[in-house]
Formats: sequence, structure tokens, C-alpha cells
Amino acid sequence: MSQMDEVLTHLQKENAELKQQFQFYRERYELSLAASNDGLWDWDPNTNHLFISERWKRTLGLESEILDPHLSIWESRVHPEDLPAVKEALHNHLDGKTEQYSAIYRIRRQDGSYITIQDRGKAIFDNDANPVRMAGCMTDISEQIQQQLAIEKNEQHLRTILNCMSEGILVLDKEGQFLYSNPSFSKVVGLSVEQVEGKTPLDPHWRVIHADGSPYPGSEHPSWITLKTGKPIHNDIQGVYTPDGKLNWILANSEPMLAPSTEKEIHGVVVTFTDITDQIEKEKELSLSAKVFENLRESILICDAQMKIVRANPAFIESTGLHESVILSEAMLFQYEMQGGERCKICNSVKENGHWSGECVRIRNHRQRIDHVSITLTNDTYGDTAFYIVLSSDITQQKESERKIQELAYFDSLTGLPNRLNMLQTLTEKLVHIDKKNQIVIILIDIDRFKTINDSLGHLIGDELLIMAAKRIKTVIRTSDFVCRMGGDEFIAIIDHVNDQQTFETTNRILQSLRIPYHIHGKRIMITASLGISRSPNDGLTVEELLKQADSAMYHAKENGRNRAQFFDNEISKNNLFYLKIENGLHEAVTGGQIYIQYQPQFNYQTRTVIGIEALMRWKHPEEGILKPSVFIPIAEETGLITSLGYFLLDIVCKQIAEWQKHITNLPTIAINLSPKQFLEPSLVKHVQQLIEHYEIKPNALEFEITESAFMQETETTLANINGLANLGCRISIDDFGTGYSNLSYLKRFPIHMIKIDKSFIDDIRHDNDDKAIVDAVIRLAEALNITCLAEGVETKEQLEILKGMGCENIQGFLFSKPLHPRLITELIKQHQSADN
Ligand SMILES: Nc1nc2c(ncn2[C@@H]2O[C@@H]3COP(=O)(O)O[C@H]4[C@@H](O)[C@H](n5cnc6c(=O)[nH]c(N)nc65)O[C@@H]4COP(=O)(O)O[C@H]3[C@H]2O)c(=O)[nH]1
Repeated sequence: MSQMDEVLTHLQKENAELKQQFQFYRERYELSLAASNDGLWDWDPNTNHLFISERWKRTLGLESEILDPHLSIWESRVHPEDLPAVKEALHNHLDGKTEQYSAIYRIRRQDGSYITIQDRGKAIFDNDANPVRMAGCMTDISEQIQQQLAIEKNEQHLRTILNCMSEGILVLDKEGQFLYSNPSFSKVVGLSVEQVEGKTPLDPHWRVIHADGSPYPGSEHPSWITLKTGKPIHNDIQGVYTPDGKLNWILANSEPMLAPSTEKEIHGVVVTFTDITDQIEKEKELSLSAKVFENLRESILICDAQMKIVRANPAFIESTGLHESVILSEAMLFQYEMQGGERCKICNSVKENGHWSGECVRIRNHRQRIDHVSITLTNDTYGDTAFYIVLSSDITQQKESERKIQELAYFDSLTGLPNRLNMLQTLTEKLVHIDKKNQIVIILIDIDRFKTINDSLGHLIGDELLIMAAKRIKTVIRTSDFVCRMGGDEFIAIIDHVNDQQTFETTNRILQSLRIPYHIHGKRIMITASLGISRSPNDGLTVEELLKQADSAMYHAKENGRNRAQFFDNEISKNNLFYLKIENGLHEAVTGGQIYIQYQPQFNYQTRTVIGIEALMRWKHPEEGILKPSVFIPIAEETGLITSLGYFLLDIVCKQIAEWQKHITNLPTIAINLSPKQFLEPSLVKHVQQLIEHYEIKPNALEFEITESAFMQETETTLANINGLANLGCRISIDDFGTGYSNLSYLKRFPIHMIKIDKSFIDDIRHDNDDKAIVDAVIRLAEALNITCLAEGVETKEQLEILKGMGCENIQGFLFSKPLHPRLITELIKQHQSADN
């Protein structure tokens, strides 16, 4: 073999080996290409010629177009939306900005559908940095992309679900840090999702409490416990404070997340939270309602549609005194005392209006109890089943209080009679219906000298007297008539449909009934009353007018001697003015020297001697002339001026006695009238004693005339004064004897010198056998008790003759002498004494 041949053989061998090697590499390349499913491309930037491996040409359907493979063909297949990014990536690499070209984009296949490819390549550059060749490979990642999109979609779905869930979700990683939370969790803790992220249960920020209100440390939180132990925790109740202080109650459940690989290692924790704040609030409300139901003092009944009791609270059960089982299924309205018709009315009212309330009566242990009952028709929440809620409360006390308040406002607490306010309303109402046929009569009743009784016998007796007087007035008027206590000792009776005659009879009945003696606390008390009458429509049409006129008439009755009734007429108003004038002038009268004394002698017709002289007060009024004591003494008594007036009189009389004693040797006793009120003066005796000493007069020269009414008021002061005056040596006589209804025992108990038979018995003694009998009886009584007897107001010889016949020797009256000036008295006594001598 030649050397050439050897070389050729060697080359051929080498060539064969290279071919074999090439074939080997080519197969490896094609195999790996086929296995990787990747495609190859090779691009000449200068010619734009593009090589694409065969399988990818087929994949993309480029076989026909690639006869003259060109970059523009490739570009035309790239999805227009992706092309700019692809170009940018390519240029970046060609400009040397990137080490490698890489792009993911969609490329259209022959059938118009797109596949997504991941394209990578690298260029070779010449010395001038111009690309001379670029090659790369591409992978069909459509499936991966689809999978990724599916995953993303799933994730999106999941996220949407989590975001929409009313339950809060919290995911902790294995370190205990919060990885994920949904909006419901954010809401319940009052933080944004971002604020929650990265926190841990141990974060001091959390303010969590147990259901009992005690603090809930983070280390005990279910998420933390589950993380540490791997154990799930269920239905844990906790209260979480939001940063603005709101307390939300949540129910937490925690589950461990195990690592997918081992299923043992704790990968994290998922905690779900249910906001149970509303539920807790409702439970609280329910519990509160239950407590209210159980503990309310008012009764609560729940009744079914037939108004039968299905539930009753303890207050109601207790109020019945029965066992609950007895009450249940009872008809509710039968618990109350009412007529069947009334029950029907209530039922209908509740059905029509959905509600009824009113007062019902229940009887328990024979005791009546008044309930305020309120029945409400209602439906349950999940349907239209009707039931009734019945609330009832015991208003017996309240009704009683209301009655008492009503009584206090409209009734007099002492006598139980209607009061002034009640009278004003009644009269106003009556006057609305006034007509000529219906005369309305107002009778004002004022008890005479009640103040004296009150002051002397005390308020307790005074009160008792008023109560008894009220009862008496009520019994003598018709039940349909109205009587009230105006206050103090004043009453008003309103009677209608009566004429004057009937009115007169009524007032007489009132006067008589009041005069009957009262026995109070062992004392026998006599009173009289003065009545003033006004009539509508004659005397007036308004309440004010009628009351004013009744008042005027009443004062007139008092002025006329009390114990009488007086109809109003216009003259009376004039008298009323007169009363005021007297009252106002009295003060000045005492200090201004307008008061003076006249003296009326008392005679013994047997001995023809002056046995005594009565001092009688007179008032020389600057306008009205000489006023008699019967005009001003009652006013002085009413106003309290009687005391100073009495002392004034005493002083003048004592001075006069002293004067007379200088000239007259056997001066007869000088009688002085003392008002019952003066006997209530504790200093009376001392005062008299001082005067006796001051004027150096004999005590027995003084005689004090006391009316029976003074003895009626058996107060300690009165009795002490009577005894005190007697002990001084003064004489005591009983004035107006027979007019009072007094207990005569005082005649024995006190040193009475003389009884003076009242003028009223003498006036008609000739014709009135009763008067005669009384006078006779008094004379006998005086004889029996060895007391001097004197008849007052003897004006005629006939009267004198009758008295003589009865054996009454002592006389005072105009028949013998009127009251005289002291000077005339001096002369008279001197005359009599010289005649005797
Ligand atoms: N028509 C008539 N009247 C006669 C006759 N005889 C006497 N009188 C009157 O009868 C009254 C007798 O006085 P009295 O019964 O003590 O009744 C007295 C007495 O209770 C009271 N009184 C008089 N002066 C005083 C006084 O200084 N103090 C007190 N507390 N009361 C006095 O006033 C009453 C009335 O006194 P007077 O008007 O002075 O009226 C006197 C007298 O003037 C008569 O024949 N016919």
C-alpha cells in the first residue's frame, strides 16, 4: 500500500469515525431534543435566515412557509400583544444589555390557535459587537401556563371565598406569625389586613378577655396552643377589644396545618373566628329578660291565643297564693273580679286594637287588691301565632294614696266634710244650671265664740266639738244637699230647690241641733251659731257675690245677738261696714277717752234700798254717737281687745269707788261685768288686787258678774280666777242666769253671792208661762242655795208684781232707774240714805 493509500485509508477511516461520531452526536442531539420536547432555532442576523428544528416546524405548521425561512415569518406568528416585549428582549440581548435572550410569548399555529412558548437564545458577536449568529431553543409551556392560570384562578376563587366568609380566618406560620387573615378577621379585631400581617398571638397589642372577663394571655390563645401542641381547639369563647375600645365576642377554632411531606411536622395553624357579639348580646338580653321576668315585682303573664295562661312569673304566682300548676292553662281574665260582659269587652278591645289597659280588681284572702292591667296582643317571630302579654301591678296603695290626696285636696281632714275648694267647685257648677225656679241657697254657719272655747278648753276639745257639730249639721239637711267646712268654725251648707220658708226651717233645724249640749271628755259644752243666708239668683249670680253676702248676713246675725239666722238684704252690707268701723275705732276709743261708764242701781223693794250698782260701759263714738256695749263688746271679744278694755274699765270703776268711799259711808257693792275671755287671763286676780291696794278700796265693794258661759269653760285658769277673786273678798254673781245650758253644780262649788235672772225671761213674763215657770224655778233654786236672786230688765209694774208674787225682792231695771252718770248715782244713794235715816 502506498503511502497515499495509507493516508487515504487513514483519512477514510478517520472520516468514517468522524461520521460515526457525528451520527452519534446527531442522534444524541435529536434524542435529547425529542425527549425535552424543545425546539431549536438558529438565526443569521445578516441574512435574517432562520433555522427551526423539524418537529417544531411541524408543531407550528410552518413546513410550507419555511422554504425560505425568514425572521419576519416568525414575527408574524407572535401574538401582537406579546410582540413588543419579545422584540425588546431580543434587542436588549443584541445590544449587549443581557447575557441571554429570554422571552415567554404566545405564537400562532397553522390552525390559528396559540401555544405559549418559553424562548431562550444567545448571540455570537464579531469584533465590532455586531451579532453574527444567534441560536436558541424554545419550550412549549402552554400546559404549564394553563396549569398556572388554573392555580391562579383557584387561588382567586379561594381568596374570594375567604374574603366573603362571615367567619374570620387567620393563618399562622410555623413561627406563629400571622401569614394571612381575611377581612372578617380584620373587622373583628379592628385592624386592616395589612396591620394584622406579621403579628403573633403574643403581641402585647392584643386585649383579649375570657367569657368571665378575666384577661386572656396570648400564650393561652388557641392558635398558640395548637401551634405548640398540634392539638386542635374548638369553640373557645373570647372577647377581643378593638383599638377604639369596642368589645367583640368571638368563637375560635384552631386546626394545625401539617407539612405535606411528613404529615407530622406542624407547618402552621389555621384559626377560624365566628363573631358572636350579637349572639352574646342577645343572650345577655334574653338572660336579662329572664331575670326581669323572674324578679320583677309586677306580675307578668304570657297567654296563648285563647288567653289561657302559659307562663306566669313568680310575682304573679305569689300574688295568687296558688301553685303554678293551678294557674297555668287558666283563663287569664278569670283571675280578676268582673262581669262576663266586661270580659267580652276587654277581649274585643285587645283583638281590635292590639292593646287594652285598665284597672281590675282581685280578691285574695278576702282582701281587695286593685291591679293596673295592660294586655298586649303580639305574634311570635317565626310565624303568626298570636299570644298575649299581660302586665299587672298592684296599685291598691297608689289608689289609696290618690284617694287620700283627693281627700286632702277636696275634703277637710278633721270633719271629713268637703272643704272650701270643693265647695267653690260645687257652687260654681250649681250656678251654671241656675234658673228662676231653682233657687240656690248658701247658708254660712259660724259657731259663736268658738275661739273662746278653743282657747279655754283646748284644741282637742275644740276639734271634737267641730266634728260633732259637722255631724249634726249633716243630719239636719237633706242627703242631696251639700255641706262643707270652710275652715275654723265656719261651715257652709248649699241647698237648692227650696223656697224661703223651707230655707228658714232648715236654718232653724241647724240652730237647734247645734244648741243641744255636747259632752266631750267629761265636759258639758253649749254652743250657739250665727247663720248668714244668701240666695241665688236674687242676691247674686256669682260665687264671690253669694259668699260675700252670706258673710255679711252672718255678721248681722252676730250683731243681733248671735244664735240666729239672717237672710241677706242690702241693709246688711251697710251693717258690715259698720262692723269694720267699730273694729277699727276700738283701739282709739280706749286711748282717746271715748269710753266712759254709766252705773245702774239695783234695788230691794222690800227694804227700799240700793243694794248694788252695775257699771255699764259706753262708747261715745265720734260719728255714731253713744254706742251700747252690746254693739262693741262682741267685736272686742272677737278681736281680743276685750282684755285691755276690761282692765281699762276696772281702773275707772276702782277709781270711782275710791272717790265714792270718801263721801258715802255704806257704799253699795259695785258690779262689774267680766267677759269670759277675761277669766282666761292668768294675771286677772293679781291685777284686781293691785287696783284694790292702789285705790285703797274695800274688796267687798267689788262684785264681778260672770256669765254662765264662763263656768262652762272649766279651764284651770278660769276656775283659779273665780276662786282668786272670791278669796280677795270680792263678790261673784251669775249674770244672764237661765240662758246657758250649764251644769248648775258650780253654784255649790263656788262662793256665788247673787244670781241675776236674765231680762229675756222677764220681758214676757206676763204672757209666757214657760218664762214664768223658769223664773219661779230660779228663785226657788236661789232660796234653796241661800243665794241672793235679782231680776234684770224690769220695766213695768206688772212685771214687778209678778216677781213680787214669786218672792223675788231684788230688782234692776228701767222701772226703778236707767244707767246713770256717777254724779247722779252719788245723789241717788245719798237720797236713799237720808230717807232711811
Ligand atoms: N231694755 C232694758 N234694758 C235694761 C233694763 N235694765 C237694765 N237694762 C240693760 O241690761 C243690761 C244689763 O247688763 P248685763 O245683763 O250685764 O249685760 C251687759 C253686759 O253683759 C255687757 N256689758 C256692759 N258693760 C260691760 C263691761 O264693762 N264689760 C263687759 N265685759 N260687759 C259689759 O253688755 C250688756 C248690755 O249692757 P247694756 O246695754 O248697758 O245693758 C244693760 C242695761 O242697760 C231695762 O229695764 N230695760
